Parts: sequence; structure tokens; C-alpha cells
Amino acid sequence: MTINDLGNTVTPAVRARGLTKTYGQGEAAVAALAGVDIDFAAGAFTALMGPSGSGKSTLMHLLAGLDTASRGQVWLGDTELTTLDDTRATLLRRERIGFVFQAFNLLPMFTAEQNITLPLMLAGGKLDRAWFDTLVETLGLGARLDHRPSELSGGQQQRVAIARALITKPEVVFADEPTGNLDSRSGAEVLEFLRRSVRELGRTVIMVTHDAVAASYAQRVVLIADGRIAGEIAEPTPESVAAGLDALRTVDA
Ligand SMILES: Nc1ncnc2c1ncn2[C@@H]1O[C@H](COP(=O)(O)OP(=O)(O)OP(=O)(O)O)[C@@H](O)[C@H]1O
Repeated sequence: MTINDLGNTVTPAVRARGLTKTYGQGEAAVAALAGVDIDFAAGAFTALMGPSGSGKSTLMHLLAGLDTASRGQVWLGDTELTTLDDTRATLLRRERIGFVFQAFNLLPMFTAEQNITLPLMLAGGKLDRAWFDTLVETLGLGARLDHRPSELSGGQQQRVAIARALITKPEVVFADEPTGNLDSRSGAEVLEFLRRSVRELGRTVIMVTHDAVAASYAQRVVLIADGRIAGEIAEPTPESVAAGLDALRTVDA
């Protein structure tokens, strides 16, 4: 539990305790995560950063129920993920989590609109037209809904992918290097839209990135090194993030 500014207790959107992941066994064992305790507040935009191999992807996969922990616990709201079997974890991801990947993963034969509403077809949910319209407007996709992915720029495709991730009103959206395939202008646009979906639409976003500028769009940066939480930066700027990463390298050396 966390206490908010009004003194009320609020359940974090995502919470991990003692989260540990070891790959391999015996002498070949690699501790990808070595006991992570962390809370992600609802309605916040958080970036996960750290050197290559520090455990960011492993942490994200465990938080999203895409992989199983060796030890420790993860909760999505009040639901403990770490005790769910595969079927329940799949259902929970479909209904309560959104994903945005570096590769946009849109279906080429579908229009932008069909791609956005696809998760509802899969989950059997009803389209909330007002929410769809809000997303399309917030993401600036109004003129593109009939276009197929091949007729859209990379930035537009990623905006469609964000709308697709948000259409089911998930409790949390995980974004894995969402600007990794974009030039800096389209990347900035996509980050601005992610930020707006948090500020204006009240969503919760957790983003893995290597890019200090991308991380500065978040409200909080969590630094990871050697499978552990190595620090945090509140209200990050590109400079404070770069300094935080430099400090990690100095500790490593
Ligand atoms: N399937 C696997 N089998 C064995 N080792 C793995 C596996 N996946 C990850 N690892 C190891 O776990 C550690 C953490 O990897 P992880 O991919 O989480 O790091 P990362 O911070 O996301 O790296 P990058 O920024 O390069 O994507 C690394 O040492 C990696 O080699």
C-alpha cells in the first residue's frame, strides 16, 4: 500500500516484492533479477532504464505476466500474477494489460481502425465508441483510419499500436523501446502521445528505453543495474537521466 497526498491508501497499479529470475543452473546460472521490490503508482508514466543486460526486459516480462519468476511476487492491482496458471495469465493480459513493442506488430491486411479494435474482437468486448473517438483524437489518427499499415509512416503506425493497446482500457500499458524504430521527430511525437494518454486519459504506462531523452517524457525513471534497483530519478530531464546512467557506469567500473 501507498499513502497518497490526501492521506488515503491507494493500491499501486503494479507491485513486485523479492522478484528474482535465474536463468540456467549450477555454474552456468545467470541471476537476471536479484530480488526487486518496486511499486508503480496508477496514473503515472514510469521509464525503466539501465545498461544492456541489467535486467530491464526480464523485469518487464515478469511484471506483465509474460514469464514466470524464480522467486518473489507480482501484483496487478489486487491480483497476484505469480500464482496464476498460463491460461489465467493469458486472460489477464488480454483483459487488463496493454502492450506496445518496438516493432509495431500491426496486421498488414487490416485498416488502422480494424487494427485498433482487434483486441476487443479477441477478448469479445464491446466497442466503447466514445473511448475509441477520444483515442483517435488524442493520437491524431482521424484522417488515417481507413489506411493500411503500409500506407502509414512509422510514427503513425506506432500511434495506431498505442491506440490498440489502450482500446480495452487496460490497467497498465507496457511499452518496450516504443521509439526504437522511429526517427527522432516521430519518436518525440509518439512519446508526447504516451504522455498525453497518462496526463489526459489517466492511463498507467511503464516503458523500457535506452534513450535518456525518451525517458525524460516520463514522470519517474527507475534505474536498474545487475538485476537490482539502482536508483530513481523524479521529474527527469535528459541531463539528469544521463547523469544517473553515468553514475551507474562509474559504480560498475
Ligand atoms: N532466456 C535467457 N536465457 C539465459 N540468460 C538470459 C535469458 N534472457 C536474459 N538472460 C540474461 O539475463 C540478464 C538480463 O537480461 P535482460 O534481457 O533482462 O537485460 P536488458 O537490460 O533488457 O538488456 P538489453 O538492454 O540489452 O535489452 C542478461 O545477463 C541476459 O544475458
